[in-house]
Amino acid sequence: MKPTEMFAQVGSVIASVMFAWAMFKQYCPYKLQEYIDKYSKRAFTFIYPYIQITFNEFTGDRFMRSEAYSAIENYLGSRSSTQAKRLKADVVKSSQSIVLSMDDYEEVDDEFQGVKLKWAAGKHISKTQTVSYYPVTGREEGNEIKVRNRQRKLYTNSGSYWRHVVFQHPASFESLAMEAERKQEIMDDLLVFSTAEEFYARIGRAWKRGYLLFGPPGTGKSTMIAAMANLLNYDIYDLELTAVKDNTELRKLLIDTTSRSIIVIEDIDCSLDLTGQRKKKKEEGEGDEKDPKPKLPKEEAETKQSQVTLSGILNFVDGLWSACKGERLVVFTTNFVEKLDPALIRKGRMDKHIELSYCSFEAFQILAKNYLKLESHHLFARIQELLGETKMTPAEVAEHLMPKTISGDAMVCLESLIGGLEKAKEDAILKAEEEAKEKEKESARLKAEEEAKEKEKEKEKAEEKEKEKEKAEENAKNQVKENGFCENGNAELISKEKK
Ligand SMILES: Nc1ncnc2c1ncn2[C@@H]1O[C@H](COP(=O)(O)OP(=O)(O)OP(=O)(O)O)[C@@H](O)[C@H]1O
Ligand SMILES: [Mg+2]
Repeated sequence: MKPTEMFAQVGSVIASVMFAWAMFKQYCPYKLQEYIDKYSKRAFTFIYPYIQITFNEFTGDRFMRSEAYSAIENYLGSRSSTQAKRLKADVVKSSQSIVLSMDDYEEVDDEFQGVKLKWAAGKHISKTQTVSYYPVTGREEGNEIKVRNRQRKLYTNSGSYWRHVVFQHPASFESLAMEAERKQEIMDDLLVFSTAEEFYARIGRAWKRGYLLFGPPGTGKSTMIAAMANLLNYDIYDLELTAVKDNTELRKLLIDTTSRSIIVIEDIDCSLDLTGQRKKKKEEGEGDEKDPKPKLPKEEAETKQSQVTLSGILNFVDGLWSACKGERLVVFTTNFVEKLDPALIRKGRMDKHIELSYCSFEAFQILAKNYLKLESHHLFARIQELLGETKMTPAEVAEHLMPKTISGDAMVCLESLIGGLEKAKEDAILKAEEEAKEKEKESARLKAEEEAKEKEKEKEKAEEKEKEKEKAEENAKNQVKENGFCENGNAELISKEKK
């Protein structure tokens, strides 16, 4: 047979097989197809000596990126770069390092406890990328590499989903202006927590810890959260409660958070009227007479805002954690700790309460070192004195220490700070005087009001007395008149009888 004839025959055989297969697919009952598929795969395993496990890159109904997939990807990073011919590159950590991973359809050899294995990357028909590989290994190692290399993320909620950007805040505990002892205590607490998986498992508690950061605006609450994330290499989930529709959505969002993360609710006192909700309910029962406006029905009023309730938040802090594997920190911040419901911040929910306050001299020294590279200066003594006499937030102090000239003269900054502190001191004195005056005025006004009321009362009393007197006189007159009439009448009768 000539080669051309042979090719023609082979071609027609292939075409017939394909036609038969297409007809089979079209008309063969679905159940039968399933059986054929199943048994052909089983038959294949007799001649195919490997075990195959597939890890999908995206899992679940919400297409979250699989943690296992990224752990494997990180684990394979170094092996891929030496064995695979085609690699994918990702730039991390502010463009300082490149993470390499193998491209689709590449294979990498590996060995685990004497067992030979192959890692292969491929694309699934459903268009989701998969990594398939034989015996599993190095998950923990992969996680560790991931922690070292990975880009950390800052998540924010929009609807019931999280969106993220790369988290690159430069804050660190070293640069945080705070008393060294307190700073060390917080760092120790965080580090102990992050390595205490076994301890939490042993005592039967979910591996989580709550922090409450409170203090005036500009004292470093948000900065401290960034420093915490940088210290522990955690992601941040910045939860905007006002954008969460209800408790169900809140639950969904929290279940979607990954381990090694800090869940932050900033300004919890303003986020929702969490503190007022219990009181409000009570008032609703009693009926508010003072409010002249007609009340909206409860549901209607709540749909105007978020329906997340205090109990929803409490459940999230307590209950759901046990269902989520991995360590999590939850951090609340507030400017007004006294406004919060005690139930929200009791120990066990918020384990550690950290007050961030006005700038102390020790905190200033850290700022001076960071901003001006100054350990000491003859103006420090004056600054220390002024900081003892007046209140200024670290944010304001930092603003004075920002370079004022191109040469970055430290003296100019320190003088600016001294000027600012002196002004703050004067303002505080003036404010105190004004407040004292206002207080005096108020008490004088109250006294005058009291006196006027007293006078009014006395006047009313006097008028009442006058009225009573008049009434008594009237009564007396009437009495006299009646008596006189009778006497006259009798006299008339007597005179008639005589006649
Ligand atoms: N303790 C601090 N150490 C170093 N820098 C600080 C400190 N406090 C404030 N700053 C500086 O002031 C700026 C504002 O601070 P930050 O946003 O952390 O304050 P905050 O307490 O979160 O305020 P708010 O209550 O308004 O949210 C920061 O960018 C930082 O540069
Ligand atoms: Mg803040």
